[in-house]
This record gives sequence, structure tokens and C-alpha cells, in this order.
Amino acid sequence: MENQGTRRCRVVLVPPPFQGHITPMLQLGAILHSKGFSITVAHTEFNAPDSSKHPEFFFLPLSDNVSDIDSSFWNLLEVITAINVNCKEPLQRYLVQMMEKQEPHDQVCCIIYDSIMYFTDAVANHMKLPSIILRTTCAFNFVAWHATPRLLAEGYIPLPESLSNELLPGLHPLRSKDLPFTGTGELELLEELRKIRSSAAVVWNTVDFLEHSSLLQLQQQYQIPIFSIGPLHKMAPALTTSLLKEDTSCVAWLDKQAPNSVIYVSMGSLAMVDKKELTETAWGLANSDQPFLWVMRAGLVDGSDQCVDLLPKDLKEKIGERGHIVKWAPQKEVLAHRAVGGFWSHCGWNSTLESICEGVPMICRPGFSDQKVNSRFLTHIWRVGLEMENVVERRGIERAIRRLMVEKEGEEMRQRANELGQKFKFCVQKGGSSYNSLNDLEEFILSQSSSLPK
Ligand SMILES: O=c1ccn([C@@H]2O[C@H](COP(=O)(O)OP(=O)(O)O[C@H]3O[C@H](CO)[C@@H](O)[C@H](O)[C@H]3O)[C@@H](O)[C@H]2O)c(=O)[nH]1
Repeated sequence: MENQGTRRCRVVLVPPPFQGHITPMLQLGAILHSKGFSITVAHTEFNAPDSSKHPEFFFLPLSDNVSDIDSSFWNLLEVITAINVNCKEPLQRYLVQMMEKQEPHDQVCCIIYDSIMYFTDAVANHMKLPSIILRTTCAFNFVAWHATPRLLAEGYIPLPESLSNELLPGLHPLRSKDLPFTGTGELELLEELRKIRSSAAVVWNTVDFLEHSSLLQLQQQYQIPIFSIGPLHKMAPALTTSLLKEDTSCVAWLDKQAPNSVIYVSMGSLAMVDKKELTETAWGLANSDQPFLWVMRAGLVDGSDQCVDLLPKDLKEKIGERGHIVKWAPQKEVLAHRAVGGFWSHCGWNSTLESICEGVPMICRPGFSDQKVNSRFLTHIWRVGLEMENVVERRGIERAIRRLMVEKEGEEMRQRANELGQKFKFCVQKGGSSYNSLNDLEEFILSQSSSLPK
């Protein structure tokens, strides 16, 4: 179903099938819809968004043939490659059909695709449609990616252990171990992801003041407009984008806790931990004496649907009512709750933005890719997070929780997070940088549409 009304033209969105990417794309769709554009979401059948939650969009399922391959975390590169091969023909076919039937008031005026869905560029070219890329990580992540040829030449990739703590020249504050890639195996995909191809512009889920110099650097490199209109979840009207069912029981539990007392623990939708880390984290939380809310999604430990069953009985008894465990939480609501005073996070970019917006400081336990970059900025530039070292054991965890939740150091981080959160609020308000940039994006899309053949 789709609510038409009087619309300007149609924007086709192409998100990849991952929660951390579908969310910002749907948020962008909701923003553009509120500006009068019609929205089509062309998505894979694998991990498809729930169309019933978005009656204002038209959904176009693309057959991806991913069911034939192992789609587990360990195989993400193969899944991404398969999608880019398999979805091209169906998207092109659907667009041809759509454009043959389109009414003058419902012309497709541009395609916006996530960097991961890079096949879209060829489809847009074939259809003579302008395309725009949506980037869902921080801008600095791409600054680091663009430095790959130099880092390869200087021997920083593949990563020699002896250099892992060394600050990288030209990439302050990253150390070699913070690079968003670890070896040459990922370089081919990286090369695809960092290209801007024939895109007319880039939309970035970031905030200008936070990443001003990175954005300037990328702007010079790309020579096309960059619209930084984040944080998208604050720019968009409220909408549900979860692929998993949210367990809202945690909100009633939070209501019973003291202000700023709860540490929220979540590793996002992809990052995993091993059984030892799960147990050590649980002991650290149990021994910290702080109340905690923990998201143990199915698969957080590889192969386990009920991760809570992996915890020993005596540990569960010690935790008792002080810990509340769910499989998936309404995270934005949780972070905005007065009881939540800290976030133990894998530092995905959405979680990072959501936490800062609510003034919640973090314990940073990055897993892979841009998470390491985000963690470094959170801990060493914005100073709203504590870094968890690689060896995760109960005493270190207990100590980190106390530092964040009880000690002055944590209070100061909370204050800085609050100040950053306030600045974010100004950016999305009338006259703020993201607000203005969105108006520019709107004009830009309309200017692209006026040059299309009628
Ligand atoms: O119980 C939960 C846990 C998470 N979320 C939401 O899920 C999203 C998770 O996104 P993110 O924090 O970015 O983590 P990932 O799911 O790991 O996201 C992938 O995509 C991000 C954006 O490109 C990257 O920054 C990450 O490294 C990559 O793993 C956020 O919006 C959360 O609010 C919930 O709603 N409930």
C-alpha cells in the first residue's frame, strides 16, 4: 500500500540486507517522503524489511538467490558479492517496467543506493537516471579506506603485529590496529565500496561539526556534492525499522531503576562474541553491582539461539533481578530512558550516533571494520567512551563499568556526551547544518529531475 497524495517525483532506494544499513536508508526514505517525494524501496528477499510497517513506501523485492549460500557472518563477503551479481537484472527489469507505466507526476527522478549495493550504478547508467550514494559509516572511515594504496606501499597492510600500536602517519588518531580492514583479503571489496563511480552526490549519515575536516577532505577528493544530514534517526519522523521483534518488556524494567544507574549492553546486529567472552562479560557485570540490560540476540555466540542458556547456573543466580536480558531491544527508546547511564557497545555507527544523541557515554568493545575507527574517535577525540582492551576478562570489565558508571571520570564523559548531544539537536533544528544540508539535497534531487527526458 502506498499513500500517494500530491507528490513531486519518485526516488528509488536500494539498501543492502543488514540492519545497520536498512535503518538509515528507511530513515532517509521517511525524510524524503515528508518532503513530498514518492519512495520505492528495492530490497533483497533475504533479510527483507517489513513492508507492513511502512505503508507510505512502495516495496520492490529483488530475487537475490542468497538462500543457496551460507549467509552467516563469516560469509558476508560472499553474500555481498552474490547480491551485487544477482540483483542487477531484476532491478533493471523492474525499473524498465515502472518507467514504461509511469505517470508524468510519478516519474522516477533518482536512485539512492548504499555503498554496498554498488551494482546499482550500472543500472542507473543504463536507465539514464542520476544516482546518489548513501554512506552509513562515519566519514573518517572512508578517509582511512582511501589511504589504502599508501598504507599498502608503506607496509601497514597486511598488518604486522609489531606495528599494531603505532599511530598511523596522516590518519590521526588511528593506530595500525584500528584500521577498518585487517588484511589483503578484504581489499577487493573495499575497492568497490569506496568508489563513487558515476554518482551525482553522496549523502552521509553524519554531522558536519563532528567530522568537518574529514568531510572537507572527501569533498575535495570526490568533486561532487556531499550532503551530511545526520543523525538520520533525529531527522526522520519516528519509524520502526527493526528486522527482529523488539522485546519492550525492558522498558517497564527500566522504569523501576534509578536515574543513570543502568548499563545497557548490545553488540548490534552482526558482531559476535565467543562463549568465554560472553561468560566473562556476565561475571564482570554481575560483580560490578550495577543494574544492566543486555541484548543477547540469537547468534551473538555462533550457533546459539538462546545465548542466556550458555551462562552457568551460579552466575545466573548471582545476577538475579539486577540484570534484564532480552533478545532484541527498542534501542533508541532504551538509550533515551533516564535510567540508562552507560552503553557497552560494539560501536556500530548507528549505535554511536544514537548514544551520543542521548548523552550516554560508552564502553567501547569494537568488533570489526569501522567499529574500530568509531571506538578510537569516541575514546580519544570526543572523549565520551572508555576503551576495552582486546583481552576481555571479568576484572577488567568490572573495573571499566565502575569507571563509567560510578567514578568521576565517567561523570565527566557523561557531561561531554550531553554537550555533544545538545550540539546534535541544534544541527537538526531549523538553521542547523543537517537541516540546511537536507534542504540542499531536496533542491539537488529536484534539479536532477528537471534534466531528465520527459
Ligand atoms: O537490541 C537492539 C540492538 C540494536 N538495535 C538497532 O540496530 C542498529 C544497529 O546498528 P549499528 O549500531 O550501526 O550496528 P550494526 O548492526 O553492527 O551495523 C553495521 O552497519 C553499521 C553502519 O554501516 C556499521 O557501522 C557497523 O560496523 C556494521 O556492523 C541500531 O540502529 C540499533 O538501534 C535495536 O534496535 N535493538
